[in-house]
Amino acid sequence: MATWKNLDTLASFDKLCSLKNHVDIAAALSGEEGGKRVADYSTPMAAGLNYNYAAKEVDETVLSALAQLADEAQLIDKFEELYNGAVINTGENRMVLHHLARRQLGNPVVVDGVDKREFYVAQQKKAADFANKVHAGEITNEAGEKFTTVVQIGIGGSDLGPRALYIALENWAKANNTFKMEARFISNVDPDDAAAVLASVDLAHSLFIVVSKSGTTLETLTNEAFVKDALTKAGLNPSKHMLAVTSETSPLAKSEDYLTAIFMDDYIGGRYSSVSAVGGAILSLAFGPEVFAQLLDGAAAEDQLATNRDLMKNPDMLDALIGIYERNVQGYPSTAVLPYSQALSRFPAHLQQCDMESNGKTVNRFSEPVSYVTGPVIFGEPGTNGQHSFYQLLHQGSDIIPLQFIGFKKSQLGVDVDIENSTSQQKLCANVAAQIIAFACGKEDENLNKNFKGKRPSSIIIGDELTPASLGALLAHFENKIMFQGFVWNLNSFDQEGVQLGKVLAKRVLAHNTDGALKVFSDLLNI
Ligand SMILES: O=P(O)(O)OC[C@H]1O[C@](O)(CO)[C@@H](O)[C@@H]1O
Repeated sequence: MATWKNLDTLASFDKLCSLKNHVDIAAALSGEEGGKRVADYSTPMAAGLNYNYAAKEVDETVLSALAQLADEAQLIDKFEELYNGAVINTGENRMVLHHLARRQLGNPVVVDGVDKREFYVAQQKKAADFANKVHAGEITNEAGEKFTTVVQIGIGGSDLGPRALYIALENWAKANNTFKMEARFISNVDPDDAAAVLASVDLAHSLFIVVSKSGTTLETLTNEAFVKDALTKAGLNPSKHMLAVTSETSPLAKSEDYLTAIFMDDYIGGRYSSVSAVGGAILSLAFGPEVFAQLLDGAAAEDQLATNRDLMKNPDMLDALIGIYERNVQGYPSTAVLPYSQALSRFPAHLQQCDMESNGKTVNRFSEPVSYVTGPVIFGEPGTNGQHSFYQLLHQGSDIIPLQFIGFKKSQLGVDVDIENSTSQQKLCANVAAQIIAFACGKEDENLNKNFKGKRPSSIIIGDELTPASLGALLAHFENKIMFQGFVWNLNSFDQEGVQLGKVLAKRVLAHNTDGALKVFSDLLNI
């Protein structure tokens, strides 16, 4: 069994700390040697992606120290224990099984006589069969007409991942003739969210998926009631328009009010659940089950790479450890995720939850305080839009913020125009290449207002095209990166106690059970 220790008790961490400011990336990227470095500092990911870290502040010495840290922290042993069913989520006393939703990575995991891989596959099949019947017109509205739109009602992990993946593949599916149904999402308890979505869809031809693992989330239950009210007012029977994705033990599972219920379980955390029925139902309805299966295959292939003990052949662990060096040695507070792909416009928002809900913690997995910094602030927007927004601070601001670029050689739709000797896709890619060098190397100017200090590290994941498989690989890469970082920090990355207090206080406000400052704020907001 692996031993769980705080980062600052590891000898290899001391070694790493002695390498602060060890590499000058501007120098490392200059001249012919710089070109060689760009070609060499790259490791293959699944589905044709490549992780390039030439513009990160690492060299052979830092990489070797990171490999020692990976060994001493027993990162691969811990991953093996995780996918073989150890209770890694100590806070909730649960296993962590989202990898099993894509492939059997290790030994069978059996709970109460149920093989969990078989359970996840059975639920995927249930979602696929349901989707196929909707597409074939075997499941219709009460008038016998086909459903044309699917609306997901859920929040947090029951919204962000599925929404990001849907947006990522919408154009690809249209270009590849696999687009089946328009999807929409209702998440916020702000009534304007549900009202606007409902006003934009044809209710009579809309299916609603209520997605909540717990079946108790205030926003989701409120929005479900909101939608039921709208359906009833339109003379439609809500139970003929709704299905549920939930856990078998949740209150939703007991309801008769749905066309069907598809299950997940407590061993897949909300923010890791897009590969379960939480994402599977809506993506299978929108694009067909085969597309969802391709996404799972891409994720499974990336997971396989994440089992490699050789750091240089394990892009997920390498990315994680470079992030540890940046956070705990270089002292950088934040990380920006910058996809040069409009299709990935909601991917940073998904990673915000995935990363910050997982590693935004100050006690270790034994509930003891840690005395080092943990998860960075994650934010991002697609390029080139971000360049005209917050890049000023990234280039010349007082904090150095490491950057994670993502770029593709080809667009999804393939519709483009040549203006001034380059296509729009070439302009997009030219910008990301330029930004990497601008951030790393900077530019001297006597006028300090125009001076760029450089030394701002970045990595880039490069692929041919954003497809279901490469999207699955990308998703798994970041999930695994977050997992490895949680292991290094000795955190439990799989619970989220920090979200509870606000929920409890909101209930008190709604029950008018407040005093002091909370009462005054409640009065100011007219509750
Ligand atoms: O799927 P559920 O149980 O409705 O939970 C939704 C989200 O709420 C959270 O618990 C945070 O409040 C997330 O972790 C989760 O993804």
